[in-house]
Amino acid sequence: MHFFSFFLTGQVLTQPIGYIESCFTGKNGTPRQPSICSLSRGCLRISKKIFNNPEHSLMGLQQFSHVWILFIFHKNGHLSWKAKVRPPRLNGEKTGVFSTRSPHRPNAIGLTLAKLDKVEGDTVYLSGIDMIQGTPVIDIKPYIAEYDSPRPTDSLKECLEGVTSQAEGGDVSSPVFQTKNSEHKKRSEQDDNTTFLDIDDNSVDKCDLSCKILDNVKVVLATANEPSFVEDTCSLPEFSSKRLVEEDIKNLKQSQDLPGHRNGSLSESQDKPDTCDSFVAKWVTESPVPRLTVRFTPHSQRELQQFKSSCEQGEPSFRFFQSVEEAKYAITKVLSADPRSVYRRNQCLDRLFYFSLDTIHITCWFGDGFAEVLKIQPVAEQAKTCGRLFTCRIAVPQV
Ligand SMILES: C[S@@+](CC[C@H](N)C(=O)[O-])C[C@H]1O[C@@H](n2cnc3c(N)ncnc32)[C@H](O)[C@@H]1O
Repeated sequence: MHFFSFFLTGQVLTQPIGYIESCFTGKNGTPRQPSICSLSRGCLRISKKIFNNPEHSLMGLQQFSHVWILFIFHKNGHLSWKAKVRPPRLNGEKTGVFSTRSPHRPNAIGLTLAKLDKVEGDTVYLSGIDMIQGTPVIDIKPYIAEYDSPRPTDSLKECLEGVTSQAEGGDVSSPVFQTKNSEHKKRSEQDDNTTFLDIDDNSVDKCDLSCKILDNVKVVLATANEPSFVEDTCSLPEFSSKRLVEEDIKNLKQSQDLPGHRNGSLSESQDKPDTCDSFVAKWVTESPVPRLTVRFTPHSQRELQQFKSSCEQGEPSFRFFQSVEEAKYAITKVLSADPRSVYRRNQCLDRLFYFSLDTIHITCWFGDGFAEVLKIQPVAEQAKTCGRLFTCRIAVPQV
């Protein structure tokens, strides 16, 4: 077995497991999050430097629909970061770097949730990516909703009260338990044999309790089922475990500022609710940056029609898109999210904007509330006609 990551004088050394082949050749025009364009495709071949048989490492992965990709923002140029950044969605306003997905961070690590289209041998095929060509990937993990998304449940207080009531031989048919039971069944797709202990274990899990509380709750659960077991194993003999839970509930009642979750968004000044649903900052869901209308000039439409999904008699062809319609959809999605930097948005209003997508080079401009595609060229052709500097920046995809 190889160990590529290890601690050495406080440093973690990592080795990419592979490099992304992406439909985005450069940062310009690459979506800021994978959700912007579901058709943005790429693939990742696991390196033979990591595993002698890279395909073995992908065994079982196709059983998952989505994967987390951890990668390095290798094109950030220089290692510099600031405590506060200006995310494009905040249109120039500052916020703490750790409250954003900025690529400029102390450790240039990106995290993308991509759709896993297929696994073939040593290669994973992805869609909905926001990584550029050649991005070094340091890990892949399956997306598991049960682990990776907060569970909408009752408040922490209710969970703990429910547990206490159960430990006291309380009413199993109480609304709190019924909700948890049905939620539990829905999530784990278990049958009607769900046991009393199962229900409570799940409710504890849902509430994301601290270790201390969790341990105490488990002890109470065990008390309800197997008193002698608790006597033997409880590591806190000086406390009654039930009393600990009661104290936790009392503390919770006193504390009104528990971090909780709620579906929706939250502004800085809003109080945080004590439920377990998720919430996000308001600037994410209600960004001051409007979505743009996207249009194509008749000329650019005709140019796009020249592309074919496969090489036919020297026609320009796509590498990742499967049709002109897909390409048009992706261009529209990228532009409607306004890919310009805040500086360009405010200072360079009437300037041309260029980006590459798959094998297409796109020239467009932005007006008040819209983006218009002016020209569509094959990347290779465009690179030929442009200056040397630009040619160097473009990695011509292998068709
Ligand atoms: C805002 S970041 C978000 C990335 C990831 N989803 C995350 O949350 O960590 C996405 C942007 O990073 C930039 N980017 C993508 N791959 C990069 C790379 N390899 N090096 C530097 N910047 C990159 C692109 O400009 C893209 O729009």
